Amino acid sequence: MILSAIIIVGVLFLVLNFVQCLITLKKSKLPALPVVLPLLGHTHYFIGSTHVFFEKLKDIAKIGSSFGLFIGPFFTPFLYDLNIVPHLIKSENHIQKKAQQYNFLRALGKRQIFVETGVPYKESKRVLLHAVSHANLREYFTSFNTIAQNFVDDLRSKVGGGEFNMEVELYFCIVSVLLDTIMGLDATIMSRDEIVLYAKEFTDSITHIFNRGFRIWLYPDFFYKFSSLYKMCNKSVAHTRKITGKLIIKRKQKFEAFKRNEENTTRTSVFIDKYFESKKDDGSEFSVEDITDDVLSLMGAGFETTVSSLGFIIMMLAINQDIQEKAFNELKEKQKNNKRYFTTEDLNELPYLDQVIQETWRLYPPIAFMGRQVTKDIDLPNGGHLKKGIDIWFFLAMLHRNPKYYPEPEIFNPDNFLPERVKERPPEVFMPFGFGTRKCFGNIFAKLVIKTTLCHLVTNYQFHTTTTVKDFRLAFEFAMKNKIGVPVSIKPREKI
Ligand code: HEM
Repeated sequence: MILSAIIIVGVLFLVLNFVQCLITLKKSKLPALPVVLPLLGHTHYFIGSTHVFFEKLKDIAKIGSSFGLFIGPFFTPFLYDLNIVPHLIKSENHIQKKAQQYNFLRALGKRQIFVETGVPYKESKRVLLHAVSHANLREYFTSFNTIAQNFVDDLRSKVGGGEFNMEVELYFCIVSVLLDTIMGLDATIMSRDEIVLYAKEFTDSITHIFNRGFRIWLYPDFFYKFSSLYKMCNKSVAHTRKITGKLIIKRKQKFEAFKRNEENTTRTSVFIDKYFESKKDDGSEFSVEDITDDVLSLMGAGFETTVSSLGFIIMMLAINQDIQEKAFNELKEKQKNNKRYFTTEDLNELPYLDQVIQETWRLYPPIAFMGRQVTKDIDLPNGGHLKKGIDIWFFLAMLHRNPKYYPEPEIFNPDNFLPERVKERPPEVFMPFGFGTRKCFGNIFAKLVIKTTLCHLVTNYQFHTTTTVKDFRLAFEFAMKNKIGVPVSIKPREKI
């Protein structure tokens, strides 16, 4: 009797939910794929890897306008056309909250900048904006240059050895830059092997968190806590937090000794010093736990995105030898190919390299989708209506392929970023760092790290690959990935 009642209530719930979703879809006036299953939605279309998911979404997007999908029972518009996106960006205050899947990032720690709103967000943002302000960015250049130079030296062992996957070296380079600039990497705490392990545990944590997003049945915390994914994720996060906490305590001791003039240091400042100098809104100090949360948010936001960018840029240079030569010649002409230290002024004189970076972000935006929650009903220019409570996803990879503004959208062409071409376009067709108040605030920092690293790599080596763009296996994970890695061979450049 009780069982029958539970089954009847369950079925009724499913039917109601299904009908409600269909009504929401109809009201949005967005096209949707056929065959929506109760509870499963369109999930059956995407069975397979993250590569399959990305390719299928790109295929669906060929219909040329934004569309709706059911992720499980949740109606979710994917938006990428200029009839709708600029309108939503203007209504930004109705979509300030992040999509529900972002909450899974809280597995890294309670306070996650990416997801947070209200006081904790404002406190962290205030400190971090100071850390990445123009005045402070110069302080990190020694780190960018030293680590990139070490990277170049380490690569010498690969010369003449044929093609290898450069992804591993890129991970090591970028985790070192981030650990050093964010926390003042302390060689007495971390050896090279420990840095590699830290990077691995951290990326494992992110992968586990991301994988939860693909398992709709693990969305409720109750079920998730019984899963093996939860256990694996906790293990990786615990390791990462332990090392992060140790580095923070060590840096704090150094910072205090420095303030008391007990320690001489040539190192002016790192990101987390700003936490030691600041107070929270209630006047209390930031605890090691608070700072650990923020450091992991920054690592989450900055690590894979920067590795992804550099990986795709190197592949683009290796595939397009003429473009690589042009970038090299620009460095040579400006007499910068025998340098071991690049300054902000040097970087400003390399417009072609900038174009190469931007064109790579156009085709391979490290964040291919951005999710928001609708917090107030929105009327759309197509006469449709988005209901409060649903999640929407901006499909950046498709916004960047608008054929009206990029006549050959799939072709890598840095001339798309000549200043006169950029002026002709609406800003929404290129926004690798997002938009509005929740735009990436590590963007200038990221550009400088990437550009400095490239200057060192391009002046020292010529990159080759036997791979073509057709071999790429793009996957939507936390950051855009190429499942084939970064298969290149390198040849040293002669210095003039
Ligand atoms: C090429 C590298 C990077 C790209 C393409 C990138 C892109 C983005 C995008 C698209 C967002 C918005 C995501 C969303 O709202 O859904 C974002 C947010 C953010 N990024 Fe980046 N990012 C990069 C590197 C970095 C770095 C190096 C840092 C810091 C060291 C950083 C810190 C952040 C933070 C804290 C947020 C959250 C901002 C907020 O919600 O208010 N990012 N990033």
